Amino acid sequence: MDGYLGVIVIVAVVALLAAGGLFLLFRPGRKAAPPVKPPEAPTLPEEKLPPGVGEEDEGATTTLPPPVKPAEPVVLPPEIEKPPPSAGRMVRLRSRLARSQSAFGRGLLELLSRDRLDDDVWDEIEESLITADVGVAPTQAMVEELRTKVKVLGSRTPDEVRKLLREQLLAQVNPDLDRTLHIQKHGERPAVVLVVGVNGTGKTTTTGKLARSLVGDGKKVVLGAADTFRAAAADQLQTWGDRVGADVVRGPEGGDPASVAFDAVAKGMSEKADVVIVDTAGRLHTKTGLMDELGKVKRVIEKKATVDEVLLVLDATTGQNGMRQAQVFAEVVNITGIALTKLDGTAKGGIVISVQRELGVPVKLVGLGEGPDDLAPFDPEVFVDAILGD
Ligand SMILES: Nc1nc2c(ncn2[C@@H]2O[C@H](COP(=O)(O)OP(=O)(O)OP(=O)(O)O)[C@@H](O)[C@H]2O)c(=O)[nH]1
Repeated sequence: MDGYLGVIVIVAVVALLAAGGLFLLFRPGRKAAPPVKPPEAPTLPEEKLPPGVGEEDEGATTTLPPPVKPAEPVVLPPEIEKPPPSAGRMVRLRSRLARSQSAFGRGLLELLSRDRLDDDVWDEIEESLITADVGVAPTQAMVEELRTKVKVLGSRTPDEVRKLLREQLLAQVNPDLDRTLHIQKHGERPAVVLVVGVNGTGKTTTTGKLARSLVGDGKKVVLGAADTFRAAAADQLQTWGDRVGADVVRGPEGGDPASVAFDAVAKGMSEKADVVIVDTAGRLHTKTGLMDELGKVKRVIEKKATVDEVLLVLDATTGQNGMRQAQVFAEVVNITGIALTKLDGTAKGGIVISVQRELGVPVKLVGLGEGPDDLAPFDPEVFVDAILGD
């Protein structure tokens, strides 16, 4: 009996303990088990810092390295170029002329070398000269002279024909014309060159090239961007000026060209420049408009200086159209010289002869390419020899 009682007591004790355990386990408000602690990151061996950095001395604050300032971009002044002098440029550029003009010369030499020069051949010679833009009157004069000389010669060697043609072409180009640019200073006062012509003829480019060539000849140049109708023209001129260290005076877009011209001359005087070159706007809107504009520019310059050279820029590739434009300018302003551009891009080199004859003004400069130094003082003999392709 006692054995049974003992078993009953043990079972009762076990049941009580189990009930207590269950209560403890499920009692209300029991907190969830704490999250599992992530494993600690492995510690790296301590980095050795330079002395003084990161050390915490008593009473001292942490010294951080000064922030590194990004380096300022270095703006170098534009490099000033040293252009070559203008002398001998036409000889250097002769191959360009020969390339564009020699077909015309070769054609003439071939025709004049024929055994029999009948009327048909003379007509062909005449046509060839007209096609090269020599102009009607100079063509007739040349053909007449050639006919007489050929008759005197009788049979002709190739050298004789060449000599004959050279003489005739040279006579028409007229080597005796004074082609010097009027760019001499007047005491302290700079010379003033006014550049006129229709936009698109290469006027601004020619102004820039001329400035370059004068700098190459040792002159101090100031440029006036009086073509205020075309903002790009002033920018273009600025670039030309910057390259050779010539000051460029410009005004607001659409501003008064005469005022820019005046300021340019004033700058030229204060800077003791040798030459001031003023690029004008050549809007052929109406003849009176053009006359007013260029007349005012000239008058205003003359309050301070004299206009020594008025250069008309003419595009050789525009033929008779270009000639008509030239005539309008000649009626409006007293042109003293012609800058004939793009002569490398046309076989119509005869325009040298016709434009001089029509306007009574010498070709002083020729453009023979797009490069910055492709503007040359005009040399009649080099020109004729390039045509004849010697
Ligand atoms: N092949 C050749 N190109 C030339 C010559 N002169 C100027 N040019 C080029 O002709 C292009 C057109 O020039 P234009 O349209 O007349 O421009 P621009 O020189 O600003 O003239 P404007 O309009 O009068 O200010 C440019 O790329 C020039 O470099 C030249 O003698 N030969």
